[in-house]
Amino acid sequence: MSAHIINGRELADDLRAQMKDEVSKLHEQGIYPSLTVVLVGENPASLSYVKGKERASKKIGMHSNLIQLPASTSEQQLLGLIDQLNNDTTVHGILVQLPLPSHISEDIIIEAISPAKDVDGFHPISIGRMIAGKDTFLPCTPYGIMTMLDEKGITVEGKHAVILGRSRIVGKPIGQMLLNRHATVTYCHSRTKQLDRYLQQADILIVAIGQAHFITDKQIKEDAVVIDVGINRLEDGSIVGDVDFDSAKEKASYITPVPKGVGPMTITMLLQNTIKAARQMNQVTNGSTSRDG
Ligand SMILES: NC(=O)C1=CN([C@@H]2O[C@H](COP(=O)(O)OP(=O)(O)OC[C@H]3O[C@@H](n4cnc5c(N)ncnc54)[C@H](OP(=O)(O)O)[C@@H]3O)[C@@H](O)[C@H]2O)C=CC1
Ligand SMILES: Nc1nc(=O)c2c([nH]1)NC[C@@H]1CN(c3ccc(C(=O)N[C@@H](CCC(=O)O)C(=O)O)cc3)C=[N+]21
Repeated sequence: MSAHIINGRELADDLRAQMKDEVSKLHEQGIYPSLTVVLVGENPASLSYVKGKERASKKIGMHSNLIQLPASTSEQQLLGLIDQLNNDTTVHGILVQLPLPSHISEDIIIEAISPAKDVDGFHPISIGRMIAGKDTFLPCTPYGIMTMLDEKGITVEGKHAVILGRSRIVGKPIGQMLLNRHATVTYCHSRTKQLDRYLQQADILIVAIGQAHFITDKQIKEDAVVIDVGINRLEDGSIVGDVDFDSAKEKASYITPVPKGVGPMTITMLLQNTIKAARQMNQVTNGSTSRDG
C-alpha cells in the first residue's frame, strides 16, 4: 500500500490561519509581533528563504524587517547590529540566516542574540532548556516535524527513531526532542559505518543531509515513517529531497514530500516562536503554548 503523504503546505496554511487571528488579537492589545531577519552576503538560496519568511510574516499581519548586509561585514559590525536589535523593544524575534561568511563565527553571533528573542532556538540557553524539557523557543525545523507527527497522531514513545545528519539546526535537536518524547534514538552521520544496518531498524527515519535522493525504498523498513528534510536543487531547477520519494512512498506508512513537506512547517514555527516572544515580552500569558514537551 502507498504511504500517507503528510502535506506540510496544507498543515502550515491551517496553522497560519489560526496565527493570523492570534496576531490580530494581540494588535487589539497594542502588541505588534515583529521579526527581524539578518542576511549577510548574497547567497541566492538564502535570499530566497528569507524572502519566504518575510512573505509568510506579512500574510499573517506580522511586522517583518529584512536587514541585508554585504559579505564583507565584520564580526564586530554584526555584533553591533545584534546589540542594537536586542535593545530595540519593538523587535521581538531576531533570526540571523545561516550559513554566515567564514570570517564570522556562527557560535559568537548566536550567543550574542538575546535568549528572549532567540526565535530560531539556537542559543545555548535555548538548547539547554530544550534538553532539560523546559519551556523555551524550540528550533523551527524540529518543532515543525514534531507538529506534523502530532497532527497525524503518530506515536513516538517506544519507537526507534533514526536520525541521518547531526547539524545544529536539524539533526541534533530533532533527536533530542524525540528522546524527550520517549523514542529510542540513533544518530547517523558521515562517519557512520554500515549505515544500512541502522536504517533498516528505523520506525521513524529523519533524513537531513543535503544529498539528493540518497535514501531509496531498499534502505527503509516496511511501514516506516519517513521525514525528508533535505532541499536539493537539481540542474533543471527542480527541488528534491534526500529521499527518493517515488520508491519510498510504496514502502513507508507515512512520508513527507519535498517541496511542500517540512519546509513550510519550518517557516510556520518561526512565526509561532515570534508570537510567543511578543507575548512573553509583554507578559501576556495565555495562548502560545509549546506544542512539544
Ligand atoms: N526543510 C527545511 O526546513 C530545512 C531544510 N534543510 C535542508 O536539510 C539538509 C541538511 O541541512 P543541515 O541540517 O543544515 O545539514 P549540514 O549540511 O549542516 O549537515 C549535514 C549532515 O549530514 C551528514 N551527512 C552528509 N552526507 C552524508 C552521507 N553521505 N551519509 C551520512 N551522513 C551524511 C553530515 O555528517 P557530518 O556531521 O559527519 O559531516 C552532517 O551531519 C539540506 O539539504 C538543507 O538544505 C535545512 C534546514 C531546514
Ligand atoms: N538561522 C537560520 N534559520 C533557519 O531556519 C534556516 C537557516 N538559518 N538557514 C537555511 C535553512 C533552510 N531553511 C528552510 C526554510 C524553509 C524552506 C521552504 O519553505 N521550502 C519550500 C520550498 C522552497 C523553494 O521553493 O525554494 C518547501 O520545502 O516546500 C526551506 C528551507 C531554513 N533554514
